[in-house]
Amino acid sequence: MSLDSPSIALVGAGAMGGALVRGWIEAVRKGGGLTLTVVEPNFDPELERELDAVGAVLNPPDPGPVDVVVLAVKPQTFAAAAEATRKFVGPDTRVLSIMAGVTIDTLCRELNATRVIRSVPNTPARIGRGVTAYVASPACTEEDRALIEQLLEPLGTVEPIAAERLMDVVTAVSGSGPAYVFLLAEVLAAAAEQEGLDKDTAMRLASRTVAGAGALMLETGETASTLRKQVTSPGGTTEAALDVLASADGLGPLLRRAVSAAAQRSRDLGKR
Ligand SMILES: NC(=O)C1=CN([C@@H]2O[C@H](COP(=O)(O)OP(=O)(O)OC[C@H]3O[C@@H](n4cnc5c(N)ncnc54)[C@H](OP(=O)(O)O)[C@@H]3O)[C@@H](O)[C@H]2O)C=CC1
Ligand SMILES: O=C(O)[C@@H]1CCC=N1
Repeated sequence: MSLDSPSIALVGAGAMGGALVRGWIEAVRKGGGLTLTVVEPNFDPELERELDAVGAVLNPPDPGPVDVVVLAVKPQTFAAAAEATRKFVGPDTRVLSIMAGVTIDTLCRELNATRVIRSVPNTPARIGRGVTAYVASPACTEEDRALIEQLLEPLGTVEPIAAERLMDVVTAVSGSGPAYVFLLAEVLAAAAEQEGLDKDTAMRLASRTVAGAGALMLETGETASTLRKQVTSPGGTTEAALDVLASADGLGPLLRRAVSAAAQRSRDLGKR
């Protein structure tokens, strides 16, 4: 998808803000344009070069109110960043936040905005394989939603969420989720080492297994449950392992506690 030449002010261009810019660059390559103001102490010079190469306008003088303000600083930094952000917000500006926990009410109040979208991307966005969930304030129009989806689609799939109260669990599942999967690869490798494999082979086998299983799920469209059953021969090795993982104190209760802790943290971040 191309970009309909929006003017954007991006506040914070670290890991996720940088992924957004990379996605917009790819979109502009397909057509349209982009006028981008970046507020970020260490903006990646490679991104500057790529923006220039696709003909995007970077940091125009006196950008004034823009079509979309994107907030991609840490939630703890938002109070400090809000001050410098207000000058980009006018009556027609949409505010798109990717900050964990920060509520639509807070964004409206701090930025004097009404058309606000709160979203949760995840790091596979870096390769266009992420999932971004979002919820829009009541003042947002269908056109606002379409514009925001256009800005999020280069990151991967986009999921509208029915109610803002669900954004904390969304953050705990898809926002933080990649870290749980990477931890799975790490602990699987550590277990393999304990059973006698050398460190490098253990890590290669574990990470290729996690990556291959994820790709299989994505590319076949089959459910996790179906794919799991295909691995599990009756009376075989997988069943022996799954008996441990699915036990009363196994992976299920552990992940429930983990997701609950992350969702609570998201709610707490929203109270700052
Ligand atoms: N990483 C993830 O997996 C996900 C992150 N998020 C949310 O995305 C947001 C960004 O996270 P992430 O990209 O990982 O964080 P990063 O720390 O990588 O990026 C934040 C960037 O903002 C810069 N910054 C700090 N203060 C200001 C300021 N006052 N004005 C402008 N820029 C500033 C930081 O610079 P410096 O480093 O020099 O301080 C940094 O480059 C967070 O709110 C997080 O909750 C949401 C979903 C997933
Ligand atoms: O850990 C965090 O707070 C952010 C939000 C989701 C993923 N990373």
